[in-house]
Amino acid sequence: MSAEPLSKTETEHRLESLPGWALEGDRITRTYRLPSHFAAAALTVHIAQIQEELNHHSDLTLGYNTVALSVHTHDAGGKVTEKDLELATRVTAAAPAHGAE
Ligand SMILES: C[C@H](O)[C@H](O)[C@H]1CNC2=NC(N)=NC(=O)C2=N1
Repeated sequence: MSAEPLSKTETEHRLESLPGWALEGDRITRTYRLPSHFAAAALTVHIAQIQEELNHHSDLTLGYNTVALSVHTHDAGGKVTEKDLELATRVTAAAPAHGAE
């Protein structure tokens, strides 16, 4: 998968298909709200599994009942690449089963 930086325009266009995700500076971000702290912790572990599978890792923050992700590609100078969008796509698919909004 390409680790070439994507333009701001292209990134914003691709995020239209990823509800709740946003471009903040050179990172894509998303905060999920969960029905409980334990559900948030479980989603965090699931995301960690996905990140290990992809070998692509976000800054992942567990709150009381929230999980926040912030990610860009270090190997591309801290810019957004297809790898970040792939991670966002996988997490977007996994989150609803945890009761995430
Ligand atoms: C050596 C290892 O494959 C690399 O450091 C991987 C690990 N996880 C990563 N995560 C992110 N967000 N960007 C990277 O460039 C990256 N590279």
